[in-house]
Amino acid sequence: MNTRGDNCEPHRPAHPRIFTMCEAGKSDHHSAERCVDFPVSVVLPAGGTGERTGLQTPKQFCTFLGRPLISYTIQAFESIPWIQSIVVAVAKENMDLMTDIIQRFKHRKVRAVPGGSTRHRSICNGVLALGEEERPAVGRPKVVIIHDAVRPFVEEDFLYKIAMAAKEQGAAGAIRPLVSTVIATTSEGYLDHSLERAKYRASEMPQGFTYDVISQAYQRCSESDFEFGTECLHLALQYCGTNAKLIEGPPTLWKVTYKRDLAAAESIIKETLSRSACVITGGLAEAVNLADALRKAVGALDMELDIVPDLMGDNARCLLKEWNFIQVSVSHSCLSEVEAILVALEAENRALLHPVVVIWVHFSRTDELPVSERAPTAIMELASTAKHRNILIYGIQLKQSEHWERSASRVAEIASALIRERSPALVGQLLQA
Ligand SMILES: Nc1ccn([C@@H]2O[C@H](COP(=O)(O)OP(=O)(O)OP(=O)(O)O)[C@@H](O)[C@H]2O)c(=O)n1
Ligand SMILES: O=P(O)(O)OC[C@@H](O)[C@@H](O)[C@@H](O)CO
Repeated sequence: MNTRGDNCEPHRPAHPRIFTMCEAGKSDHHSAERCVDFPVSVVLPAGGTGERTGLQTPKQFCTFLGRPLISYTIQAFESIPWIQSIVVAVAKENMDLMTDIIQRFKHRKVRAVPGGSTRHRSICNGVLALGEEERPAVGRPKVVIIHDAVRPFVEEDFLYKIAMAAKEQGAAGAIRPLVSTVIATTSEGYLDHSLERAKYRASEMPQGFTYDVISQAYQRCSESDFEFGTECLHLALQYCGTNAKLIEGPPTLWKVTYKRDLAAAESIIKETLSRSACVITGGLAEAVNLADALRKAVGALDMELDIVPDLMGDNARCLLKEWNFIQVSVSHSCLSEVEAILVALEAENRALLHPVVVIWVHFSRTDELPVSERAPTAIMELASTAKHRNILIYGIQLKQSEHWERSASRVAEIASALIRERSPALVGQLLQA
């Protein structure tokens, strides 16, 4: 029996309660196409310092669009109905920060526990916390998914495969093809031999284990495992005789490790938020024509437009699925329609997890004056207050001309750039198409 490091206390008896989600009155634990009839919990090791990024802030707490990386990972798991609970293991000095993040972004099903001086010790603390679960609604899991907190792009389909394989085999893990060949070096720094790359795979996350296997593996493993090990699948094999099922995962499973990975992660998040937009026309003919022309133009920019006259009735669905809104106002320069969008977005608390973009396109007929002199000030004032609520307002002014398609194309280019970048620097600006 080893002496576990860093708060990894001896194993305690689990809750006797048996819990099968599908028998629990067909609750929301059924995803549309699958049923998981056993409790699944998650351990997110997040106790590292991220030295390889070269940054002072541990990478799991680096922010993207105003939100820490770990919040994106938590959200990916908490949005899955068949996951009953999430434990995040963080360094003691980050416990308050983690608690604030959970509260600020209204994360559910998740609690923070102290991590350890190594990844295995952090994971072990998380697994033990699952065994000591006191919340009445949460029983001891049948399956524990372990996933690095710095791998935010995890998909339900693959997690389902890992969870089901772990339940059947006792352990399962994600693998990916090797990009580089693995070589062994001599103590003098020369090539000793190289491995035949086709025979090897990179071990990634998520991994899944039955609670019994992973808790037993940590009870039996050595201090050297705790101190130097990096592979939970190895512990399951060595200490429980459980040979993990290996499942090739999607390329999105990569781990944020270096500074460049932070830039890559932010780019992926922005791209995900920029795939579509809702255009509100008010039903006016010129606005509808502009919207139709915009749809063609943004289509070429790989963005879809949903065109609606307003956000009432069935159209209110846009408030729950869109991150980008384009309000087309013809002639009048007042921002009342934009203000109405803000009220609707706030009623849905839509900007809690991601900044929402609202673009006011002011379209003036040829025989009219451009927007009133007050408009630039008005949009800046409105944008300044909205920004504090994570809503980014931008303006585009368009004067009707005979080159209709060209004007629409120009608006599309500007709107697409504003949506993709979500730049705080341009908030409140009235740009000229
Ligand atoms: N004592 C530790 C060390 C690492 N981790 C977590 O394990 C995951 C994968 O580890 P890694 O990418 O190595 O993170 P760091 O150890 O923080 O990175 P570095 O090695 O560059 O310091 C990360 O979510 C990290 O926070 C942990 O929970 N406890
Ligand atoms: O080794 P690091 O601490 O950088 O990251 C942990 C990885 O080793 C781990 O996530 C996978 O290899 C699967 O075990």
